[in-house]
Amino acid sequence: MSKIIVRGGRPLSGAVRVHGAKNSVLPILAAALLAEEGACVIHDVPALDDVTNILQVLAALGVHSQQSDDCVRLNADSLVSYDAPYELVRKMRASFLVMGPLLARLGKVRISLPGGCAIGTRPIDQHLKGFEAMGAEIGFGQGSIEASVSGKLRGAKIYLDVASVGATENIMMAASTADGTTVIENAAKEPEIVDLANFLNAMGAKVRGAGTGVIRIEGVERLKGVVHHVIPDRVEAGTYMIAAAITGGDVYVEGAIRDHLGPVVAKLEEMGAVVDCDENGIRVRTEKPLRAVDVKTLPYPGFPTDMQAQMMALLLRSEGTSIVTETVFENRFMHVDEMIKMGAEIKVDGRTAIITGGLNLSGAAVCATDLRAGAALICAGLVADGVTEVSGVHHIDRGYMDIVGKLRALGADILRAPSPEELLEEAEQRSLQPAVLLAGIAQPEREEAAAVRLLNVQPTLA
Ligand SMILES: CC(=O)N[C@H]1[C@@H](OP(=O)(O)OP(=O)(O)OC[C@H]2O[C@@H](n3ccc(=O)[nH]c3=O)[C@H](O)[C@@H]2O)O[C@H](CO)[C@@H](O)[C@@H]1O
Ligand SMILES: C=C(OP(=O)(O)O)C(=O)O
Repeated sequence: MSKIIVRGGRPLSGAVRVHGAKNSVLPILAAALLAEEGACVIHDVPALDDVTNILQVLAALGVHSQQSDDCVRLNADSLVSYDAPYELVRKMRASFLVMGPLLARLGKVRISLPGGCAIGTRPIDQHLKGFEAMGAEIGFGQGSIEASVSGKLRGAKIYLDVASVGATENIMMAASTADGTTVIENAAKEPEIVDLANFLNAMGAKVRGAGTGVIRIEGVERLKGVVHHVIPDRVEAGTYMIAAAITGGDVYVEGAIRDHLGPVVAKLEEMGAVVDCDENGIRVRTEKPLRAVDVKTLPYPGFPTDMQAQMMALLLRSEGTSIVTETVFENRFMHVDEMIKMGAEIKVDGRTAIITGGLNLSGAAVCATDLRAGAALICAGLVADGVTEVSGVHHIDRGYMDIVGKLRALGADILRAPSPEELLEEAEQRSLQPAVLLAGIAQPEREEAAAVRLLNVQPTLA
């Protein structure tokens, strides 16, 4: 597996552009299944492993897609299957978002149960409760769910026990073409829900109240393909804001939307960072050491759980003791043990972590246990003494497009060392001996050296 190698100590400066939001584009691509006529053209689609994965799920269902740069064109005129293949769905929880559209479109769906993952058990009971209220019959067998409805789904009043992002999205999509009106109470309010509602409405749906706790969806006969631009990724933006603050740098995050990042901006300001927002982005810089603050994750508009690990990295370097409370997922402190390997002092008690700030971190070999843990370890590595090697990079590839290139452009000493397998594959494609490839490709000296160290091979000059 490849690794990200970072040598700490350089303040970041310059501008970085954020890509389209992973958590918007995934439900939006799933919603394209609802277009009975005309193509959906989605712009600002980031090149992420999760996107590739959901496109493969859609392809298995009969959706034709064409990708060029950050634009995807999808045609869902004639679906060929109601069966979302296990080997694709198991790779990514968000592929469960095809359930609502398939039920609405075909009246039938088979999909494997998305398992838990590193951050928690992540049940789907609220999704299923919604579909059942709308008339679906749901059965389980051999790790799969089969659901069907005779005739069309029917509008219903659905109260969510937890304001689940995925359940809100899945039900919204299912309800778009149901008979009658669906009301979702205690709906999630995330900006990505609003983006999905805007997409559905452009397709012809009648979704009102997205962004509030009550969403009303009046079912329409059919939806058509449209052009849509995905909103910028607030978690990617927040990650670069933290990277700027942790290195004592000065970074302009282009595309960051202040309204989507309220709690992150507020916490950075409370810590003493200078945050300037304008209509095109957010600039973060520090003029003095940062203060410790307490952070509690909550559904939107509270502090996002997807920023908790990165914020913890920043708190490690801030003066004083901080308390971080994770209320959204029951097991989202997997990064703590890795941070301790870097010299951090963190005590975890249930859903609370107590962080002793202001200590020096030292580079270490650490593992990204999940996507945001990976981003947090890179942030910590940017200020650690010496070299930090982050493995588990496939998690990071799910949600950050070219994080190494972007941080490097801001002045970080960071590189991605290919895995032996990647190197062999590349060598094979280019008919080269791996060692020759290592020596010959136009990479900065240190990248080559790191790869050599990682692979434990000595290049021979071509
Ligand atoms: C692709 C995507 O958009 N992922 C985001 C989405 O995940 P996802 O949509 O999976 O997260 P949810 O909002 O559904 O989960 C929030 C909480 O509700 C619980 N729950 C959820 C559904 C359910 O049926 N029953 C239930 O108990 C979960 O276990 C969790 O504790 O929102 C999370 C919370 O902001 C983010 O961390 C993820 O990045
Ligand atoms: C938890 C996350 O994503 P997902 O729901 O796709 O696992 C995340 O983006 O941090």
